[in-house]
Amino acid sequence: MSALERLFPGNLPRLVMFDLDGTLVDSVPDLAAAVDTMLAQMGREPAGIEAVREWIGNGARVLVRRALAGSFDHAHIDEAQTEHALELFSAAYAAHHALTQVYPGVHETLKWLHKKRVKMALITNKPERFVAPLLDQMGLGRYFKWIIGGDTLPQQKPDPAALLFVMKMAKVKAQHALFIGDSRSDVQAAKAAGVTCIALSYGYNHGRPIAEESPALVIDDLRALMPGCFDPATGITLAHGNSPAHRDSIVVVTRKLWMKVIKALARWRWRA
Ligand SMILES: O=C(O)COP(=O)(O)O
Ligand SMILES: [Mg+2]
Repeated sequence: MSALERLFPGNLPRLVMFDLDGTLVDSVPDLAAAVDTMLAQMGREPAGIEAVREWIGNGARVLVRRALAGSFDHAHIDEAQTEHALELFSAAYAAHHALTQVYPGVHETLKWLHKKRVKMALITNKPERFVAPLLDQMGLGRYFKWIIGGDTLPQQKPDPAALLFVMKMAKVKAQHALFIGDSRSDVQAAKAAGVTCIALSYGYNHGRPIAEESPALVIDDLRALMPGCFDPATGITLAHGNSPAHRDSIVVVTRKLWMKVIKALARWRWRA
């Protein structure tokens, strides 16, 4: 059984909407580098990767404000300083995407969903201009028909506006849609849109376990979406390729049969 078979018995969802940072890509090294460049240019001490990991999730402006505050709470940071810092951060981040990596299993799962003709969208709080170049660099761009950045609409997650907008464009009702993310903004946006939410355990939820937000399911690997890769009894994701269902899948059995036929033919030709 897969996570999808458990949550959508009998039918795959028609639309899957994905978060980006902490869900599809581990972008914290590049975001932290850009934050530290910005802080250095302002004559400040670096924040470091662990602090930045906890501050990601509410878009670049809030990340910059948290970095200026040196804490999660940024209420006292003024607007003029934010604007200046945001410009420095954006220039540094635009120049640096070299450390970002796609999480294991993402390529194969998106490819599988694409083959199954499931519509896919990307909804991130990252500013829009960074999103398409990053997706292309990671080889993920071709999968998403709709891409919504943190500044594409007036609202960003946890507001459900982007999810409702994409569902309308895709002509898919909430009960046939799924949102997959890593942080409380994702789970809250999905709940407000009436959409089932699966959360990844490895992302950035401000240092808290994402299970606290009660998504429909928490998985450790995106491959849990594919058949034979998820054990509903234990909630454990089985490594793709090692699961019994995968070993005995029709594709594997057919391939083994063909290999036998080819070998038999080769032996027969050699004897003749
Ligand atoms: O830019 C951020 O703060 C997080 O982006 P995300 O919505 O893709 O996780
Ligand atoms: Mg995220």
